[in-house]
Amino acid sequence: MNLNVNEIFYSLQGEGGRTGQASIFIRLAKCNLACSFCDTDFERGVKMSLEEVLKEIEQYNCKWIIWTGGEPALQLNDKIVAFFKERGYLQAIETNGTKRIPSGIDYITCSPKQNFEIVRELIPEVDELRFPIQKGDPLPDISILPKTNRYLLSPIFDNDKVIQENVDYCISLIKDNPVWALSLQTHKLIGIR
Ligand SMILES: C[S@@+](CC[C@H](N)C(=O)[O-])C[C@H]1O[C@@H](n2cnc3c(N)ncnc32)[C@H](O)[C@@H]1O
Ligand SMILES: Nc1nc2[nH]cc(C(=O)O)c2c(=O)[nH]1
Ligand code: SF4
Ligand SMILES: [Mg+2]
Repeated sequence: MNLNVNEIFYSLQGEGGRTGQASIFIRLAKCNLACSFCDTDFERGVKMSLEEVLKEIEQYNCKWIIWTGGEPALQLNDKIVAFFKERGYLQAIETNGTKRIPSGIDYITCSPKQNFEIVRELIPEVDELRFPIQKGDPLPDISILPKTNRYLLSPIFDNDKVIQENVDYCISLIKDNPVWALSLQTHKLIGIR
């Protein structure tokens, strides 16, 4: 079994409920969406076997993987997740919610971009919902979203800096709708990957 891998790096989770936790990022190539604000170059990839990925990540003193991309759910399946689980890894995923999530994932971040009703059919429950928001965007309707205990708004940032009007807008939405909380791309604030 092969994966089309864009990059592998070791950093701290910068966003959401696991912010600050050391994690091995495995960024899979390609996406089925083309969000205008996307901060990631995910097109290029190299084919790697699961054993090659394992060898690369074993150098890090960490048992948490974050599958991201691009859209990782385009490539992941139950067998791939089981392969890393059997070797002691805990696995998180960052997904746009348009594809089914394989079983065995330990922490699901779903960040829907469109077709919210379809997302709930595919993925009924997640650990967090995290919406990228820019000034003027409507607040998502939670009644049509997957169930979660963590509703997060993430102000859209530039590649390496804060867009203050997006932050201010998210804060005002949250003050009016306190089921939501703020998630920041903290890695950009502190200049790490
Ligand atoms: C690059 S995406 C990859 C995973 C998956 N395709 C997704 O969209 O969830 C990872 C996260 O980064 C967020 N993101 C991408 N560009 C952003 C930006 N400019 N500002 C804030 N969040 C952004 C996405 O919304 C998503 O939550
Ligand atoms: N530090 C850090 N945290 C992240 N959380 C999600 C990321 C992503 O690009 O999916 C990301 C990233 O690129 N860097
Ligand atoms: S779904 Fe994720 S990776 Fe794909 S373009 Fe949108 S933010 Fe970028
Ligand atoms: Mg990123």
